[in-house]
Amino acid sequence: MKVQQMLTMLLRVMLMAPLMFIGAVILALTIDPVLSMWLIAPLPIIVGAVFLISKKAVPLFKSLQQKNDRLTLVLREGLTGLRTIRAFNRVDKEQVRFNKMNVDVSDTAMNANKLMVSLTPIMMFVLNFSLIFLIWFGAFRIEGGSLMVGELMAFIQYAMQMMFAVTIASVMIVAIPRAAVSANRILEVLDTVSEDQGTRETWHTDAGKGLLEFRQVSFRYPGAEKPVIQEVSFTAKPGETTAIVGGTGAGKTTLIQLIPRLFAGDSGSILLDGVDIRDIPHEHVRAQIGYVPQQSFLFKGTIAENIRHGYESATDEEVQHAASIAQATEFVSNMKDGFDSTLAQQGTNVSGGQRQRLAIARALVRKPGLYLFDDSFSALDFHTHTLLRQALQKEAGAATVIIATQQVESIKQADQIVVLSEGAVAGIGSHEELLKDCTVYQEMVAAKQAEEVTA
Ligand SMILES: Nc1ncnc2c1ncn2[C@@H]1O[C@H](COP(=O)(O)OP(=O)(O)OP(=O)(O)O)[C@@H](O)[C@H]1O
Repeated sequence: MKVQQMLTMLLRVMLMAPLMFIGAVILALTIDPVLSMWLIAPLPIIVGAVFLISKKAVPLFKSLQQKNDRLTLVLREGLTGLRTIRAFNRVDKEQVRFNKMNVDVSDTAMNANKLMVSLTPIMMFVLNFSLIFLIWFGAFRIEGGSLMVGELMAFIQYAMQMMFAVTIASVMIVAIPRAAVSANRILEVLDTVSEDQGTRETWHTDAGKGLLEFRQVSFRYPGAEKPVIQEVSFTAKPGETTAIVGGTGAGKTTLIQLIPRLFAGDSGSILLDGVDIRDIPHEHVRAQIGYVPQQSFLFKGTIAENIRHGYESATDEEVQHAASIAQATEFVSNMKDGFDSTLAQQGTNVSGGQRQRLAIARALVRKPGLYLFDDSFSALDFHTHTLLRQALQKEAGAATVIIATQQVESIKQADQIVVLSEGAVAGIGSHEELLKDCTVYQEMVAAKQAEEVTA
């Protein structure tokens, strides 16, 4: 917003102001060079005043912009975390925090604006004084016959134009740093989404079986000390289920997100049907993937619309079929308008498990070659989970299925299990193989059994 305002101003007045200033000076000099001195003489005073005041005001305006940003952040946190704040009885504390931020912003704004408004009386004072002198000396020259009344009037107009240009300059001096702070924020966002577009050269459209291969892939979040994915290699084959297991923070989500190129790996390569995904336009990579993220996100709209986010041209039958595999049919048909029932923003009018099932249906309706489930069954009860996994196995058919989870017991049947520990592969194999020779896996299974005994 600030950047946009600045650019509009820049194009409209910033170009016009210096031109008007130079034009006014040249025209004044051609009419009467001596009298022009009364126009030019007060300029250093005004420029000096603008310089001194803006030297103090610019840092204030910069910090005002940053404080405004922080205020928005606190406000957003307050709104999105409303229930948590209420549940933990932190309403008063959050109110105090918000008020403090507000007072801070208004104090800074007052100080900065006080400085800027002090500029106007200074400029008006100097301008009016130079006008008095202009008229005074002009009158003598008119009397002497070397200047005409019309020329003096033109002089006064030029003086006005010059002052206008200087005023614009002082406004710009404040607007630029404010816009610079906002522009930096935009650049930060643009920089973090640093995905390359794919070279398109080695990619061919008849690929698409879903064979996925990780070769020595490493990834570090920008600014993080150590990589969260370290030299990971494995192959997930079509028609098979590959499970990625690991404890909290092992890097499962990060690894999954590298596949649709939500992040770009630092080294190594990820190959889809033998082609490096960096060489495939990312929209084509994503077109082959049905991704169910850890946090199921639903949009405001009907249930059918939400499922169709996966594949816009899906027929009603396809939407219903996807919902039935995701074990969503029963609760959807219990809703007043069935598939046409409206979901609130972020799906707040359905339960966590129902949200998860709709997110799964959205991925299924794509009929992708590669399914990515990131902890996507966590909110489902045992019975629903079992039914869903059975239906899914049939539905996925020849596709590649990758399931990331902490729940070892839910992926025992997987064709292949990749055990992640602190971002590195601790073992690969079937449940039985890993039980024999992977200590991390043995510990995970033992911890789960201990949990069941105490439960
Ligand atoms: N956006 C991010 N920026 C910086 N570090 C991150 C970011 N997201 C995750 N991490 C770090 O990366 C590591 C791996 O996180 P990740 O979410 O991939 O783990 P996970 O195995 O999926 O964990 P969980 O099962 O708890 O979801 C963690 O140590 C986490 O702190």
